[in-house]
Amino acid sequence: MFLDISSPLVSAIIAVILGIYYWYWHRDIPDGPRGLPLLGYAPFFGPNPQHKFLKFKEKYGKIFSMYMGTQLTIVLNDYSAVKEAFITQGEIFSGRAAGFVFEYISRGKDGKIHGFFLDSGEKVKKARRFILQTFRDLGMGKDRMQNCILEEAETLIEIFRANAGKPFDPLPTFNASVANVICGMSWGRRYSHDDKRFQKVLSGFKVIPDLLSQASPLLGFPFLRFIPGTMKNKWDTALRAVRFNQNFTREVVLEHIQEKHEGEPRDFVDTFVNQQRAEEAVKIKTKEDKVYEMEELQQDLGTFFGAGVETTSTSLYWAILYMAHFPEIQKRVQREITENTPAGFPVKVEDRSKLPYVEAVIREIQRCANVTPFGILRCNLEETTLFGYRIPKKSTIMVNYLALNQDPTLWDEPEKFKPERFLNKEGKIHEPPYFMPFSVGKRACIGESLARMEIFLFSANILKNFDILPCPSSPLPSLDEYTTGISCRPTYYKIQLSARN
Ligand code: HEM
Repeated sequence: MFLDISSPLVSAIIAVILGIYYWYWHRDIPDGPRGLPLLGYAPFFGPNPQHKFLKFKEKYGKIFSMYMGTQLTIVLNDYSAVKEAFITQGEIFSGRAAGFVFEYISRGKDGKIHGFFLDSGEKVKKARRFILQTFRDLGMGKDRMQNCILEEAETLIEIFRANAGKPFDPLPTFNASVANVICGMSWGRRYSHDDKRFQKVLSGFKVIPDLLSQASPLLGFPFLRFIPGTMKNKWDTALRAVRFNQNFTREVVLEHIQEKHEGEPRDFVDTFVNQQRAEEAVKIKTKEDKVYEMEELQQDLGTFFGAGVETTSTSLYWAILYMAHFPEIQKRVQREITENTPAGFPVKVEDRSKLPYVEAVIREIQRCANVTPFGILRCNLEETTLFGYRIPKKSTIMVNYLALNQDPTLWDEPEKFKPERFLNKEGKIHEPPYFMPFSVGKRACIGESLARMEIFLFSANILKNFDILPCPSSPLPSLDEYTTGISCRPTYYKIQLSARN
């Protein structure tokens, strides 16, 4: 006998069962804005959802829930919430919410997901230990990495000098310089900014971030990539760029390995290959624990590019815009550099302790620009509670960093640009724990030291050599104008550079 679902009684029973299931699934989870069935709240995000989320703090408190498509998402909307989740319950919240796009581009030719980025547990711990140790050995904060960045800074300054006195957009130069630092660290090579293949790799960074945006409709609705229109065009273009960049990395890594370098590792690939050989020699690989495989290396290098280029070059792009907007602060930065570093030589890492104001200005730019507005999505590996609310296993976890960076209970006049807030009474750098542009906990940014070093060396050397002026023919965009993708990027602008003696 079949149930007749058109009968009112059967429909009512189904509705009650679904209702009970819905209630049971949602019991005790944080409250939040209602969205649409299947679409969730995503259609209401608007262009800069971080502001909307910040307003929700008044209504829902330090955490709220919403659906992005059909995925339950918990938004941490306050410092204490991030601290509780990422530090106190660090292990539980150490998963990565993969999302359709990241998963798609992380699949190798064998159809499996590779690299540590989307994984969790022992494999991630092992990979992160190896990467952090290798970065340290390669000289994060020491000579080798510094030389690589300073070589790049020299090229950047030549390009800036050639463009002095005319309208100039520094973003393409930042992208090339920052990408070159990652190439140098990864396989020991830098490229001319005009190199055709390198240019093509960089052009990918114009289209890929859009696709990876935490607010991309593709996260909830992967089928949109098949429907002719804007989304399909964006998807096709970005995917072509991803594949080109993956092939480029594959080729250069293979070339590098074929050199069969013996002795001290020169870069990340050398260290990785040595480790791979060592593990093969003692046969300690297990099926679940494959960290030192070629597919893993490819994917990890792709992650360094994906996570390290857009973020760092956007931070530099903001830095120049802030300096053009605040000429008095720019002058004070230049005065500090001139008085404390030898004329005719580049600013170096060793000068950092003599340049606290420069360091404070960089931090204030990071706070105000809020470059990674939602970090990178995480998930909780098991069910848990946060402030008495139930957080079901594998909920997507998003941080609204605007809520930390603009919290008036943490910062005095948070809406103002005041670099001194990062200096203590003795004039030394003071960084409060709620300032976390690189996030915190078990999945915090792995490239933090490298990024800090790059931002310091590039911006201090630019300001040592140039005055940054608004461009008479093209007005500066306001600091409140930006687009939110995976990062917050200012509206494109041009400045005018004037060489200093
Ligand atoms: C100003 C520049 C940068 C900013 C603001 C930034 C910020 C972040 C943030 C917020 C996260 C998410 C962490 C979390 O889930 O809690 C992250 C992750 C990550 N970042 Fe950065 N980052 C920067 C530069 C770099 C650079 C230069 C690299 C180069 C290696 C890098 C590599 C990574 C990687 C690999 C991850 C993922 C770590 C994991 O999944 O365990 N980042 N970054």
